[in-house]
Amino acid sequence: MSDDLHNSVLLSTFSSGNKKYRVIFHKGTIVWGNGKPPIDQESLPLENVISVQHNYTRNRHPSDDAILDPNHFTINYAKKDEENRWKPHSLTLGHSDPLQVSSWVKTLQNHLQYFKRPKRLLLFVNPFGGKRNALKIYEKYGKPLFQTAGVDVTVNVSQRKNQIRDFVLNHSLDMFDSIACVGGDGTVSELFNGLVLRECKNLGIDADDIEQDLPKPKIPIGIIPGGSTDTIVYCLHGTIDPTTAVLNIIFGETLGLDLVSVYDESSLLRLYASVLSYGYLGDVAYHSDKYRWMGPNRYNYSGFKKLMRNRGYEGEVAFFSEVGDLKSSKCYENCERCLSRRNNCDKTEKQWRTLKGKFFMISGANITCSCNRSPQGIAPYSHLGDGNVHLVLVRHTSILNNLKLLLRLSSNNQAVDDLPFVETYSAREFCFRAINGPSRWNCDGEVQHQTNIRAKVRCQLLTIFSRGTPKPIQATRRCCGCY
Ligand SMILES: Nc1ncnc2c1ncn2[C@@H]1O[C@H](COP(=O)(O)OP(=O)(O)OP(=O)(O)O)[C@@H](O)[C@H]1O
Repeated sequence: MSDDLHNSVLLSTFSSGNKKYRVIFHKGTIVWGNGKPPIDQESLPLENVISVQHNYTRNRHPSDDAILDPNHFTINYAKKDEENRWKPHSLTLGHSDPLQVSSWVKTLQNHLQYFKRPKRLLLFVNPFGGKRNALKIYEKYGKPLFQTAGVDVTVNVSQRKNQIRDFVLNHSLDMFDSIACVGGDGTVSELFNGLVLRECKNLGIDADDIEQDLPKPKIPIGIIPGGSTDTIVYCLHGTIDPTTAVLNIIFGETLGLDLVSVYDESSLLRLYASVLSYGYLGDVAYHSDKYRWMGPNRYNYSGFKKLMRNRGYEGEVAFFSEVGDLKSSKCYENCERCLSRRNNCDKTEKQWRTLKGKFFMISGANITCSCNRSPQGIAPYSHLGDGNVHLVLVRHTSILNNLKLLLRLSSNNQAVDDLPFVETYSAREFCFRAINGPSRWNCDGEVQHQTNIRAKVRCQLLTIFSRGTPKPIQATRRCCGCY
């Protein structure tokens, strides 16, 4: 908090509807209440304020210019509800003295300017993903809030696959201070793949060389969920509520998200942010794409078919593993592990290991991969920005065990990693070679046909709008009501 913000003090009594409030602004927090017992007080940190605006009197005629109301102003702000979703609210305050009103508006607006928030946003919309309603999601949840926040939004609706990637790769982005998209994981993937390749092109870096450090895109990105699973958004905000996602962009707070670059023998195939998965999930991604008309249900249909088939995939996995406790902490808001890696990703001791066998599934999870269908995700202890993936190896076993795995994946409180046929390792780099019966890879939900790959984590390569995943709400009452 700046000294200015810390030392600034305002104190006035305002009317709001038929109530009177004593309102104080001190140490970056606005507090208002009736001042009489029973004291009913609300406290609002300035970082949760969307905007502060003068009110305008209602026009008598549509052609009249709006007239500023000198006696009223509105604070637009956001509050977290019981399920960790952010909701917009507003408080209109009135005073008979216009000087009081203008002094509050000016002071609060000045302080808001200290926050680094997006002002000129380029927003891509994928009208094809999820329930094909991404444009409606923007119109309903994004547009009004961005207007309230004073963010100037340029909307670009994608016309074909990879258009978003090609656009950011080839157009000037100088007019914008931030980029966002409305879509699922495939849309986000197009966006960050384009941005990283763009930096490589600008700096003359050979992206196909695995030994090269990849450059960090300078522009921060935001994600508004509009896909089928929206895993990346879920892991960032703990919800796929679009309003929460829009507010996370407006607040402008960012964190560093690891990306993983995937190579075949000669070139970079793509970068991913959520999971690269071989075997069962690779086959499901390939098969389900033919049933896109079913919407998100295509995953249930294809998943069930592939589960019953119970194929095993033979291969060899080698990984550069971090020595340490895999389950030491979960990644929540202000995660110390991720913050400590901001400037140094290569802190810990590592060693190469190789494993061979017949697997049902091999996954390199860059984030927990939790979503509405799988609240814990495949890797509950994975971090957004610690420079590691969690390599989850599921050995080939019976259909019954596969069902147990899927039940664990959809469970609220049980994870997959203590099943006897599941092994989890932390890896900075990994490679895979199929021994026979090759499958495909599922890379952030997109099918990748090359089987033999090498993948390397790029620590906090992406700057992303998010305050981090909030901690799950603890139950305050036991089931029998005895609390
Ligand atoms: N205009 C378009 N027409 C066809 N495909 C598009 C278009 N714009 C983007 N795409 C592609 O659509 C595919 C699906 O998009 P996306 O991944 O966002 O939705 P989804 O698969 O339903 O969601 P999720 O990945 O979260 O499950 C992606 O491969 C993306 O590259």
